[in-house]
Amino acid sequence: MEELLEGLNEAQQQAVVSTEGYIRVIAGAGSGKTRALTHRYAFIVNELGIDPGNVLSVTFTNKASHEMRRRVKKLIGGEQDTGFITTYHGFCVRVLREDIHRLFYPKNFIILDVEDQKILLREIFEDMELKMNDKTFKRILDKIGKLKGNTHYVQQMILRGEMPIPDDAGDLDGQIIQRYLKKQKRVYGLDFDDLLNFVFVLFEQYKEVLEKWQDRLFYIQVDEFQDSSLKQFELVKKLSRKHGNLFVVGDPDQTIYEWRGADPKYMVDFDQFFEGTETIFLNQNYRSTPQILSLSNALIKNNYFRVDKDMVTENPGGVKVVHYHGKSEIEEAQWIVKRMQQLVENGAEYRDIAVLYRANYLSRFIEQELISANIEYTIFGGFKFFDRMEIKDALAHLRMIAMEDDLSFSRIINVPRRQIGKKRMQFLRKMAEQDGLSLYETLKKYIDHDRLRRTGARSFINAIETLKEQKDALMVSELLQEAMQRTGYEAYRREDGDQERLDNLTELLHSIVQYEQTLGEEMELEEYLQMISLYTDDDRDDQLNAVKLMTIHTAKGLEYPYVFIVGMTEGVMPNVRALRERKERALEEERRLAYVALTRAEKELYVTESEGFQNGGQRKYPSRFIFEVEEESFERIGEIDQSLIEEAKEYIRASHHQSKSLQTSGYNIGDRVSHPVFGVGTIEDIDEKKNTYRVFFDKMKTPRPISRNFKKLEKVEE
Ligand SMILES: Nc1ncnc2c1ncn2[C@@H]1O[C@H](COP(=O)(O)OP(=O)(O)OP(=O)(O)O)[C@@H](O)[C@H]1O
Repeated sequence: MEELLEGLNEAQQQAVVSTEGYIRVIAGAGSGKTRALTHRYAFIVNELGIDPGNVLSVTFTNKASHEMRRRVKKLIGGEQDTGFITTYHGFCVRVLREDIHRLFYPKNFIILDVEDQKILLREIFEDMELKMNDKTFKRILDKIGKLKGNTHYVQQMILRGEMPIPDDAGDLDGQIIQRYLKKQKRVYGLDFDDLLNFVFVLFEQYKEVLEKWQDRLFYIQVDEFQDSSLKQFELVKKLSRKHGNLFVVGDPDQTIYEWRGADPKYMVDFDQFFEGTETIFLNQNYRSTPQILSLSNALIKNNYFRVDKDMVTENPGGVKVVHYHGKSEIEEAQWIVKRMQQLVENGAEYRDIAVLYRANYLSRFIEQELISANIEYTIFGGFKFFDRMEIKDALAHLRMIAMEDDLSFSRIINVPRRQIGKKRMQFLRKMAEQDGLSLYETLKKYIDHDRLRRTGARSFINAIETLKEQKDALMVSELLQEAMQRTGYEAYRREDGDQERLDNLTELLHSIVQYEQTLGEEMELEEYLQMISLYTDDDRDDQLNAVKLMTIHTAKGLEYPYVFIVGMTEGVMPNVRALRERKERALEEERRLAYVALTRAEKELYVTESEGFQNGGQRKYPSRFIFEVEEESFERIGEIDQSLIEEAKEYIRASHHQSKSLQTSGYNIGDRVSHPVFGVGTIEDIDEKKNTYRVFFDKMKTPRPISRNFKKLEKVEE
């Protein structure tokens, strides 16, 4: 017990021992919430004697859950199953694995990522003989995303047997979408939206399944709760209903996913959802110097929609935060790299330095300078390890062994070459459709057919069949090695001679071994595959002594001794497109994003920008966020003309007026509103382009578009 409370302040200790009831921890940046959460988890297991299988701990990313598992293991010992330290999606996979058969899906359903979705779409476009391009794909995927905003469509997918396409599928897009769902069903594939939706449907239709999980999960804790969406909130609300132990931690000032459906209101109004909520504040910052912290506090104070909470720190004083202004982008990059070299000369390591930016493209000018200075760097998040060709190939082999699904089959059947090109694939697809079999089954059935006899099909089948027999006896990591050898994939990659691809394969193997070790229980192949499909981030260890480059979104939750926030230009940050689309709300979210960036720094913080022109030809000005804090908070480096400052301020004032005059009421879909003439109704949709709400008024037959600027539309609380 002592051990668990050691090194924690009073408020953290209170959080650790508060295990019963509904508890909300509002924790500022760098206040040690991860530490508190980890210790609380260990407290429940070690001091209350609760099995980890009865504790759900939800994190925002896979990376975070990995890290938490690692830390928890240190406190509770290595042998315990920590599979319930996971993301929302990871949890849904666990639920579905147990009971998805009730919805006529097999337990080894596959998880589709964006690339898989595109493959399915491409096939549909080919079948329908339609022209395809990235734009149409994106449009359709967006529409599919919208359709999956609620769970209605699930009913159609879970009918027993093949999914029927209704006659009134609608316009062309509608037909494509129906075919898409059908194909999805055929491969038993679920995308990220489906995971949550299927769980909801399962819980609704089978109360005993919901009850089972409610029974099982005595304690639920959620990290980064400020970025939970309505569905995610509903999920933990449902799950915690029986035992009533829900513990959430978050910082409303760090909500940066509103554009994707996150809503800080579940955090802010938590006490209204759950009577008797206890609130704990963590406001001591352990991360940053007083200079960094007071600048961050000063910036976020400009937000209107927030609960005021100043962070304090007892850390010793450091140096002032630097604002660097360059005459050009090149100058900006050169100055940054030079400063990095100075830091290193004075004892810092390159791995202690991070460069943060608002958008991916901004890494380029820094990269160029780092390359010419011969400084090693890595890009976090931007480049996705699990999206690389060889990694996808390798995983497709495993998926093939476990599920024999068509997607994996198509991916690897001809890699290495087995003389099964387009024509033979078409033949296989046709026969598969006709016989109602999977592609692999079809291949086996027609292996002696003239068209397949002289191909490498037989050796492929032999390899897969042997691997299937070995599946249960081998660990996943061993099975992967076997698969790479038996199918000839590894030899093929060796011949290809691309060392980086080989290194990546080794790295994959390494990550599986690690996964096997941290999970602490035997892992089934199917389970591994489902978990790994959820990985969208580069999740590898940080062993290189390299500077780290990443977007601010990726930097969430991380900390570095020296931080450079680059490209702090008006229009980039705040982002002009976001402002155009979502006005004042977006401005506040952009400011929170800046706040997240500033609060990543421990010792020294640099905010940089430069003159020149933006893509659209617009002149570059320093970001308004730089002017929003007191002049004395910064040490200014680089000459900046007074006239440029005046011009910038004028520009910001003008755009501010514009956004103010367009300021909208900011209601959300699902809100109930009242109108002086039409009465009360529900907002069904928002048309960003036309700047209108589509409101379905209770007493009318069809919805009405109402301007978002219409002042007399008022929200009603029911
Ligand atoms: N009681 C404590 N005493 C000393 N150091 C602490 C204490 N609690 C946390 N820390 C340290 O403070 C830093 C910030 O902690 P942590 O990463 O848990 O913060 P956080 O609240 O999750 O931050 P953010 O929301 O900004 O990502 C870490 O380096 C952590 O080790």
